[in-house]
Amino acid sequence: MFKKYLSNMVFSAIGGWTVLCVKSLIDVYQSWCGPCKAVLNLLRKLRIDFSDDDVLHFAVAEADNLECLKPFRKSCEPVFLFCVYGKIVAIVRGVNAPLITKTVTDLVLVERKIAAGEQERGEHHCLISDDKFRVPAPDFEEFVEFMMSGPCHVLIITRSLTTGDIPHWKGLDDKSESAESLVNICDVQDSVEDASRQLAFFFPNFNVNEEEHVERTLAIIRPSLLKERRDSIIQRIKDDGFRIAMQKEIMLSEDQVRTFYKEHVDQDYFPVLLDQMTSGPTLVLALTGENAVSHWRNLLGPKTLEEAKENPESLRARYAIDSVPINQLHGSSSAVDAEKELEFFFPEEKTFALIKPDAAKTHKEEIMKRVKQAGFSISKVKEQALTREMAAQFYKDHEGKPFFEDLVNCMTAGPSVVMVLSKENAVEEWRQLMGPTDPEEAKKVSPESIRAQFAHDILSNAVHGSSNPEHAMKSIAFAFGELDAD
Ligand SMILES: Nc1ncnc2c1ncn2[C@@H]1O[C@H](COP(=O)(O)OP(=O)(O)OP(=O)(O)O)[C@@H](O)[C@H]1O
Repeated sequence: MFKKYLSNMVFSAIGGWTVLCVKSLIDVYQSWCGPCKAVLNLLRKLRIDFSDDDVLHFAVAEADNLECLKPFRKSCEPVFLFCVYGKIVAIVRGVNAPLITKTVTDLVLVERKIAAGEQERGEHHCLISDDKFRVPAPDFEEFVEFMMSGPCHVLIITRSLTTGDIPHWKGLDDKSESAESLVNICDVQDSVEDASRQLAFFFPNFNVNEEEHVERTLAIIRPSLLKERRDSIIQRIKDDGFRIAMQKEIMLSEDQVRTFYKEHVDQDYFPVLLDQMTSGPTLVLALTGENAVSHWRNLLGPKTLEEAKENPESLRARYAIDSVPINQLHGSSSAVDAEKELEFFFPEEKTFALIKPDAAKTHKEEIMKRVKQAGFSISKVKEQALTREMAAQFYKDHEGKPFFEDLVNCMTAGPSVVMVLSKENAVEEWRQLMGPTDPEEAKKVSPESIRAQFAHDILSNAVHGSSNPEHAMKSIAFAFGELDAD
C-alpha cells in the first residue's frame, strides 16, 4: 500500500503537454510554453480530413492546473495521448507528424468500421492504467492507519545544489526493480516545493539555506595545563578547525569560580576544582566553527579522567596532568549554555575610541567601516576638536616625555571623531584592531590593522583606544560628561 503512494511520487516527474483524444482531443500544455504551435497545422489538417466522421474532437488544458495531468508537467518533450472512450490507447512522444497522422488515421478507420457495423468495439487496453504513470486510487484512511501503526524515522538528506539531491535519491528506485528498493520503504518528495512543505511540517526551524552551522562555544584551559602545555593545546585547537574568536587569560577569584560552577558546589570533586581553578591563570577561549559545541565536546571525551583514559585519543586523556585528579579542559554542553558562559567571561564591554585629527580628515569613512565590520556597536559618536586640556588629560601618563608637546599639538590640529564602542571584550578587541603604536611595526605584525593601513607615523597614528576598562570608563566620562555611556 505504501508503494502505491510512492509510485505516484517517484514517477510523476515525466513530462509532456499535449493530449490528443479520438472522440475528443485535448491539447494539454504547460503555462510557461503554451499549446504546441509546431503541430497546429497538422491538427487542423487532420480535423478537415476527418470532419465528416465526427469522431475527432480537440480540447485544450493546462497541465499545471490539473492534478490528473501532473505526470505531464516539467518535461519539455511533447507527448500526444490518444483517447478512446476515456481510455488512453496510444502515446506518441515528440512532434512526430507521420506517426501522429498514422495513429489518428488508424483509430478513425476503426471507428468508421464500428459505426458501419463491420467491427465490434473490443476491450480497450488503457496504457495509462497499466503504465507506471498511473496513480492507483488511494485508500487514504488505510494509509493514515498504516502511517500511525508505529514510529517513523524522518531524515533530512542534503547534497549540494549543483548535484541535486532529489534526482539522485529518485535514481535509487530507477535502478532497482526489487520490491525492497529504498524508495519502496521510504516516502520521498518529487519536487523542491513538496520537500519544503514537508520540511516545514517536521522541522519548522530547519534552515535550508544554512549549508553549514557555525556556532560559538566556550573552552577553558585550566591553570596546570596552561602552565605546562600552552602552545601544544592551542595548536591542537587550531588544527581541529576552530577559530579563536576571543580569548582572555584571567586569574579567577574564589567567588568567580563559585559563581561559574554554581551547579557543582555540592559535588565531592568541587574542592579540588576550586583549588585547581584558583591556582594560576586560566585561559578562556571563545571558539567558533561548524557545530562548534558538539565538535569540541566530542573531542574532549568523557568528564572523569578514569573514563577519559579509556579513550586515549580524547583531549582530556591526552592533556591530563599527572599530579591533578581532574580534567584540564572544559567545553559548553549546549549552544544555550555556550552563550551564557561566554557572557560570563566576555560580558559586553565599552571602550573609548578616537580617530585622530589627521586620519579623521582623510580616512574617516574607511575607519568607521572597519569599526562596524569588526562587530562593534557605536553607542556614542561625535566630532569634536579637542582642547589642549582634553588632549593633555587623555595622555597624562606621557607628560614629560620628549614627544608629549608634539602629541598634544597633533591631537588639537582639527576635529577628532570621538566614540564609545560596545562589544564583548571591547577594550582588547579595539586595541587589536588598531594594531601596534608604530605603523611600521603594524605593517609587519598586523598588516590588516587600522594603523598599518591608515597611520602616517608613530605620532600621527590614526586612532586611539583605552588601554583597560577602567581607563575606558574615565575617558568616556571625560569626553561625554557621564559615566553611563548609554
Ligand atoms: N616614540 C614615540 N614618538 C612619537 N609619538 C609617540 C611615541 N610613542 C607614542 N607616541 C604617541 O603617543 C600616543 C600614546 O602612546 P602609547 O604608548 O599609549 O600608545 P598606544 O596605547 O598604542 O596609543 P593610544 O594611547 O593613542 O591608544 C601614541 O598613540 C602616539 O601617538
